[in-house]
Amino acid sequence: MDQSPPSSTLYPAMALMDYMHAPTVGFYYLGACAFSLCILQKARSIPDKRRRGIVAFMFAILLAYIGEVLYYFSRSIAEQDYEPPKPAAIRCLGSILVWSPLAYSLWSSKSLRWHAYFGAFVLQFAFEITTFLVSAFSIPANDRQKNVPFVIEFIRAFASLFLLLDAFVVLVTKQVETSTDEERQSLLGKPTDGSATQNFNGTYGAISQDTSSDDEEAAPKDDRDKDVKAQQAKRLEEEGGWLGYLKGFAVFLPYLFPKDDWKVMACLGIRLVHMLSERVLNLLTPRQLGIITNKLQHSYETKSGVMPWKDIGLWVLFSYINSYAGLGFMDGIADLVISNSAYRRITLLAYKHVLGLSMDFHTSKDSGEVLKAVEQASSLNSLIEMVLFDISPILLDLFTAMYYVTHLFDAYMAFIILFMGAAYITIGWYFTTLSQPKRRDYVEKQRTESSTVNETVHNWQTVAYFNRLVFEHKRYAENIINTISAQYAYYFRSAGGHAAQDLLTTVGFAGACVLGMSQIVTGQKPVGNLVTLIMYWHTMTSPLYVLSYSYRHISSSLIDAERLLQLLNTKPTVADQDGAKDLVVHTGEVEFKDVDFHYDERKLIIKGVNLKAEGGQTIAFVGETGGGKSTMLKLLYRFYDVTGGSILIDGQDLRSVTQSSLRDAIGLVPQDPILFNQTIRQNIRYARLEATDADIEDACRAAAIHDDILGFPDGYNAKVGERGVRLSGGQLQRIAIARVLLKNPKIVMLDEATSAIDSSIEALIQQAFRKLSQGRTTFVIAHRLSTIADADLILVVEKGEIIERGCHRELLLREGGKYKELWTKQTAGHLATPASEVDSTKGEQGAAGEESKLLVDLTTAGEGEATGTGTERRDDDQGTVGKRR
Ligand SMILES: Nc1ncnc2c1ncn2[C@@H]1O[C@H](COP(=O)(O)OP(=O)(O)OP(=O)(O)O)[C@@H](O)[C@H]1O
Repeated sequence: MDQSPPSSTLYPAMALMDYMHAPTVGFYYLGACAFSLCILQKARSIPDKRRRGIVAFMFAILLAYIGEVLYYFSRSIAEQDYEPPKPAAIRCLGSILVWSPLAYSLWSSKSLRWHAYFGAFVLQFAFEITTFLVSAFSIPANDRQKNVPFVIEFIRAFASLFLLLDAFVVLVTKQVETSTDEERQSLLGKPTDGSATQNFNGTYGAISQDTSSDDEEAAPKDDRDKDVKAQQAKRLEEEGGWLGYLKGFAVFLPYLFPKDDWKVMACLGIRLVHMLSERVLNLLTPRQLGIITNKLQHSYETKSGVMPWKDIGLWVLFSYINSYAGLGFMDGIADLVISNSAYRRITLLAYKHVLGLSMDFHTSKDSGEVLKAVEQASSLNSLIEMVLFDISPILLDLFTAMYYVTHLFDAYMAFIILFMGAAYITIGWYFTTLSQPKRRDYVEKQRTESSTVNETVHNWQTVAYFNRLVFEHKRYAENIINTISAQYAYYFRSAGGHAAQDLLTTVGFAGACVLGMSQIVTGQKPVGNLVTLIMYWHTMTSPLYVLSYSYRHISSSLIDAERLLQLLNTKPTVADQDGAKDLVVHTGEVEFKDVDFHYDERKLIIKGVNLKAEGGQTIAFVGETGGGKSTMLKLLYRFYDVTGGSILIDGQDLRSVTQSSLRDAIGLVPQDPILFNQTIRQNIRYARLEATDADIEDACRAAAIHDDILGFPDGYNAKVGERGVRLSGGQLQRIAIARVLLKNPKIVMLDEATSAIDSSIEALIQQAFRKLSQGRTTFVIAHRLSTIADADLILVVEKGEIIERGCHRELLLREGGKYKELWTKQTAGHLATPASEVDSTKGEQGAAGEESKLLVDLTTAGEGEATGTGTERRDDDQGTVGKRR
């Protein structure tokens, strides 16, 4: 008696339904999960009791499929001429493949996207009940109980019904609690620090464990990525899901694929053509070899001696086109052109953007983060390339392979490949998750090891002072051992994964070949089909590796892209207004009108400052540290915009002129000048790129640095070291002064410009300044009051306010005044000159001309004490080694 399920034998349409059963349920579930992930549908938790019930029904269904497969298998062994009904067998095998992970995930996950399960249960019930009813109607009533597959179908149909009812109850029951969405985490990993979860109840994008790229800095990278991940999670939440989130990256598309750049577009076309042709040729080349084999076989059998030249020619042609010597070469070049173009455009975009951002950004951001964002701007390109040219073709390949091997042999072969693919990816995912903590530990240990070396080599003197050589040696040896142990731990897990994957492919290959051979020996298929399969095998299986690890690369690239997006979304707080005009400087008159300013709105730093500097005047700011003097200069330079009032230069509000013209008009000698690691000449020329060597030397003479420079072995071509580390503090400052002299601006700002300069050198510099300030509006910040005694206006700044103003003489006459107090402090014990005498001295100086007007150096005995600031430096001006650092 034939006990095959009548549904498939009687109705060809039912055979098709059998084949479609498992793929429909499986793909529906995957699609529904992907969809709800994209729209960030909330996962929900299911009460344990109900979950157990549902899992029990799922196991019943699974067992029923396994039972049916075993039945067919045992019968085909027991009865020689029995052949199991292929559609039914495939339906059972496919369903086992689908229901096993489904049941496992339901069992192991605390919270689920129930719609995806419910839909799968509906489909399952629909298929099962149809199969069962068709069988019931087609099998005579008396035979039904003896027909094993029918009985199993009956059990499955009922289990599916109960499963559906149970699932429906869950669906309509009020949600018990919204919990963390594990599946949502799994794409990007589980949170390790809770940084992303702090702000958001969901954990979207709380990437950590699976996001690390293969670079060896995974652990520190994780730390650095924390903020970016939190931002990513926030944006995901705001955008309502992955679709919206990914749309945010669309702003980069014109940079990655610029429509106006025909070269890039042509290269993109080449890549797409290559991608499609590769898909076709991946199939045609092994197929052609199969055809040749069949023809050779025929020639051998008939002893015809005919060579299939045409087919051989085609095979060679296909192989050539598909090789790197053919389309691959062009694809490689096109890839390079696209990547380089994207790299150039996006990196420049990020670089320009960063340099255009305001000071508040640069003072608040970790520079390492910013540099990373600029450097890794190209990761966006690799992300798109990976999705477009690696992953999408693989999926296409897998579908084609399924169809083609079914055509070559039968659906069993397709099942073997599908099973192998699914198992391969699962193993890859499982072992990656397993080895990730070990990998992080290994990287962490490596980092400790190398930082130990750095630390001790840099602090060699400390090690020597305390005679800790043996101690350090032992510490380093321990670190090495720790690194090696961590490496073993990581290696065993990850190698275990590779071994399991290789075992799977080997067994899968052997199984597929045996199945193929069995059909050849029975004459069902020609030998050529097996040759095609063997040749095709590599094409089918090699992308599996890419697929099983690609999610890590994707999430890591997404983090880099997110970092870049955040950077580019940061707008400069100081920006040119629409239609801003260039600043036109006539006399250089500067006016502060009721200026207020705060860095943080909780604390006002500058409070209602009013001041007016006529063109050509010298204005000095003095006062205690932290009073707001430098801030005022920053406001004048428009590093920040005032938060109240206005600043005018020759009647033009700074906010209405372009920043570029403003910065051209102002020269600044900062407190702590920083140079590029280039030659002295290049550093000075930076102030005026078209300056001649003679101009540079003149400026250096005026800044009293020319002779020092000539004293260096390489003179003006001497390299200054990173940030000017090879120069002494005094030399550095004089070079900064030379730069401003070379720039020759209308307005000059000197922030503690002479603080690091020896008194003898200072005399020369003061002269240079006097020259510079002639006809220019000059703002000076000084703690050494002697240096600004002849300023036209001295402003005493305290807690953001101007508490005193006037010239040196007027301020000294003010009894109980702050300026007088400061002056007395600075002069105490060194020059017991009463104010009146100082005045008379000044008067004499005035009579004697300008010669030493600014040179009343009263600070010879202890700067810190004199100013009370402790900020000034007294470097040996002749030194050439970086004493400042
Ligand atoms: N970027 C910033 N963000 C927040 N606060 C800042 C910033 N820069 C300066 N401040 C604060 O503003 C106040 C004024 O600082 P500022 O540098 O203008 O003082 P100063 O009078 O020039 O001091 P010094 O004489 O020591 O250079 C200080 O309290 C300082 O802490």
